[in-house]
Amino acid sequence: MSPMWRDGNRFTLLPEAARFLPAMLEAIEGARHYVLIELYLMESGELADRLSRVLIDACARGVKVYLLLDGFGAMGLSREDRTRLLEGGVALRFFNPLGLHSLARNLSRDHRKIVVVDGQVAFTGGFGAVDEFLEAWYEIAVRVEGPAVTDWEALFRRLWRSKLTRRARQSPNQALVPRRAPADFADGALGRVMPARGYRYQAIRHSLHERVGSAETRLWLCTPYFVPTFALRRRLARAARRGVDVRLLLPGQKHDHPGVRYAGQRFYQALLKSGVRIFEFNPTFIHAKFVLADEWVSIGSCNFDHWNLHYNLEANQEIESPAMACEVQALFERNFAESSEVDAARWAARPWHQRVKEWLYGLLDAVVTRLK
Ligand SMILES: O=P(O)(O)OC[C@H](O)CO
Repeated sequence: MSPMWRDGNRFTLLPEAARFLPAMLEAIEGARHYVLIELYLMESGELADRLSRVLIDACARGVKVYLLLDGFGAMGLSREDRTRLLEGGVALRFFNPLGLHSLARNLSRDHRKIVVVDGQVAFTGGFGAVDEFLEAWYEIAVRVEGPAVTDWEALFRRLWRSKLTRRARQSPNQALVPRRAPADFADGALGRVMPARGYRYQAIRHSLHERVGSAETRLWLCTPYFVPTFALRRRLARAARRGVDVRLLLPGQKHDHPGVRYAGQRFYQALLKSGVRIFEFNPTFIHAKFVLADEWVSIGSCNFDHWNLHYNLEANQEIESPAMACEVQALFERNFAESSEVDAARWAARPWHQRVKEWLYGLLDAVVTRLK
């Protein structure tokens, strides 16, 4: 399937767990036919427990539930929790469990975040079923209704049947039920589901590059792991130099992998010099991944870093809609207001120990991105 724009969709921006978790859980509670869930992270804890409960309840109502987890990202899901899901009737598969394969094969992860209910509604964003998403991390999601749901469902169904996924022992019947057609809204918006599969298929990266290259007024990008490729850095700098308002919303001190932050900070000086504005988010670790280019929005799993673009399965929801662009603009503005803007002159005078960390983690990043 090549990504295509579909009209007639309704999109609802769901910033923060307090909005997207109830929306997702309620959608599952209202399921009548089937639920498809694909996640990178699922670890035993309160959130996994809440999710498991609604999935098992759905099975008890006769709803078919299919849960596809990444074989690495779900390593923290205990044997008891897996058994509970299986005994509750959930069909469970794992993508590419770690094994005696090549390093590249083990590094290839399913990083997508997809929830589909009855073919009518889908959710995507940067979420997972780990307790950090309850409060500690700032995250967003988008609810999708309309024809774009078909494409989210197609992504799930293809991977469910792929040889790279392995069924959990004692998993119940895994045959997927027939899909149901989504509604089409006369007043709906344009949306395109944009997938990526490692270095072999980089549609998300090409789409972003195109937008950065053609942006006329603004290009605002939020990512938790800012380790951009040379091509993206060059495009961001060129956009800023031609007068586009280019801003990056990145994590501040609160980070789950501070080394990744240092690796990305080695690019700050050149970007600031080109006129790119950089904001570091203060309240919590910002784990969300979303972009606004003029009136184009992209929300999903992709961090736009070397690693994601090189190894992972990713998927983003792209939206062309003035109304959604306004909402995302307001969201960015709220977050900029809670961030510290990096000052170019002060950054240029940063202490030597900061530079050493940037150099060291930069070196590590360079080595890791060359692994094949
Ligand atoms: O890979 P992400 O962006 O879903 O984030 C997960 C974190 O890396 C876990 O540490």
